[in-house]
Amino acid sequence: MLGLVSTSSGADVVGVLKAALPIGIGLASAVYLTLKMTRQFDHGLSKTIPTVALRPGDKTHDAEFFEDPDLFLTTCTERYGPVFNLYLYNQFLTIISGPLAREVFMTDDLNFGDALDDTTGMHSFTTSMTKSKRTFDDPAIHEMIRDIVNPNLALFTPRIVECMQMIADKEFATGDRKLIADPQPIFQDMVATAMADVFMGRKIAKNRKVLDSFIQCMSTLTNFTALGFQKTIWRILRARTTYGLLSPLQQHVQVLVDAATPVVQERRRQEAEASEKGLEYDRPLDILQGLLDNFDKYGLKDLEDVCGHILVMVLVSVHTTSDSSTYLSYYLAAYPEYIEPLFQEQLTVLNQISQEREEQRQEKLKSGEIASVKDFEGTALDRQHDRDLTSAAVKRMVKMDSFIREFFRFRSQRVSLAHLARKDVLLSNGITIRKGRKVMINVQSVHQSYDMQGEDPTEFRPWRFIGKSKAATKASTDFLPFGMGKHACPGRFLAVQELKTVGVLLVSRFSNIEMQDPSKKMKALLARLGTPVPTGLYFTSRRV
Ligand code: HEM
Repeated sequence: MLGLVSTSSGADVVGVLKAALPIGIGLASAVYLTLKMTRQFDHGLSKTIPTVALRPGDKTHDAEFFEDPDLFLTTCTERYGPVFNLYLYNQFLTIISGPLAREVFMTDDLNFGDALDDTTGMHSFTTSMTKSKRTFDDPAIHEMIRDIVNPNLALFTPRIVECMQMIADKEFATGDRKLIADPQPIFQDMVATAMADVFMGRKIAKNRKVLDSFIQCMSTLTNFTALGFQKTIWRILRARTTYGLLSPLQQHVQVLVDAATPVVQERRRQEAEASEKGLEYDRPLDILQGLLDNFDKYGLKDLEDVCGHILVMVLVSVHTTSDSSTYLSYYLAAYPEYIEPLFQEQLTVLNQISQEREEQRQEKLKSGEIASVKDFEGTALDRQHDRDLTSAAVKRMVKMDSFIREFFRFRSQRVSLAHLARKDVLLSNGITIRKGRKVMINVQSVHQSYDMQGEDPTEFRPWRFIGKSKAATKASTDFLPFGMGKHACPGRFLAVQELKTVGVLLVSRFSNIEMQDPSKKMKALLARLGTPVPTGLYFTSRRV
């Protein structure tokens, strides 16, 4: 690595790049890299942060890291302590490990969105969708999810279940053992359909153009993020030009506006009519309505801006949740011995709930509050709904919750959750992270720590969290898939609810799921959306 570093410094990187363009892309990149690295050495690194020595012959740490990430990170931490520098993913990074990682999330001066933008140009992507030019991590978007989505989750759940069930019935329709070479599109469809319903309401969600727009936007985002953490100047320039200047996502915003306009007009008409009659308007339950009702509070400009915000939320939710849903099915395939216990738990919970509801009905009949069994029809205690997959039922499925938390813990990328320093930040161990420096979390040191995770931290043990008050949604120092602190993912409650629904549907529908090519097991377990699915899955129906 040091061999690449020239002694000159302070030159204007962009200027040099422009001059180098005619010479050729390869040379320009080399010049850029050299200058960038030099600048980092001169200005970015605190003297007290050790830089990990390169393996002889290597120019960056990538090869050594990717050969065996766990071994590499453990060795670095043992040799250099919890904070060290690496040259990884085409950039200098400060890696922060163990309990110290918490401090990264607890200050606003280290920012997740800025780091993502620095690597990918993400802000151009999301700001191109809203008139208010908001980034996905704008406080207003966080508040919309916190205040409109999360409190209504229990009410959204039956709709999520219904949408997902509908797609599963269609796509998984099989009487025997069926190979699905690439299950990703099915899970994307399941998640996109459920999200469309929650965000835009049933009527608009049924509009095929809207759903297609969601799916197309998501695949654009998948391509956009396909390079992962790899930083290249071209990637950022392309993002800034494509999304900053050309705004190709605007056509999808327009699809939403066209679909929403008549629905919003009709809602307004009904509201006015109810008001004239002195009646309370029965507000539709969806995010569209929530945003219309709080238009000024969130500083929204018009219906186009509302739809733009919805598209931003849909994008961050559908991409992440369908990725996790897809790989949840791979975990069930990799550990099929857990399918039956998860199914049995589901049956036990639904049996218990049915019994409790029956007891409540009997009490009401006994007390005379309800005259006959028939009178329960259409009420909350209607027998027809005894075995519904409600949010209360899913909450009782502690094995499913633990399985999902363990899946997140096990699957997490070993180095992740980049944050960019907006100011100098002093960590409690006396190390200063200089303004402009990018830090990443050594997630392995947290998710595979014996002290934080208990026994066999490198093993997949799905019942690890049962009885430990560690729900899959609980973002904390020992569980980082959703970040933590003030900026912890506000959509994690919705995401986990959907994931549990996917898990419940899979284990109730299939007695077995197997990998088509078992030799690809580990690759499949650590794969990410945007990378090709390494092997298909066999689904064996319970009806056989
Ligand atoms: C499996 C699914 C998901 C994963 C793994 C995930 C992960 C994350 C992570 C790691 C962060 C950064 C947290 C930090 O800075 O500390 C984040 C932020 C965010 N997520 Fe998620 N997320 C998921 C689903 C969702 C969903 C469903 C929504 C919307 C309904 C959403 C909306 C957001 C927003 C708005 C932020 C920015 C929060 C802020 O900066 O204040 N996410 N997410």
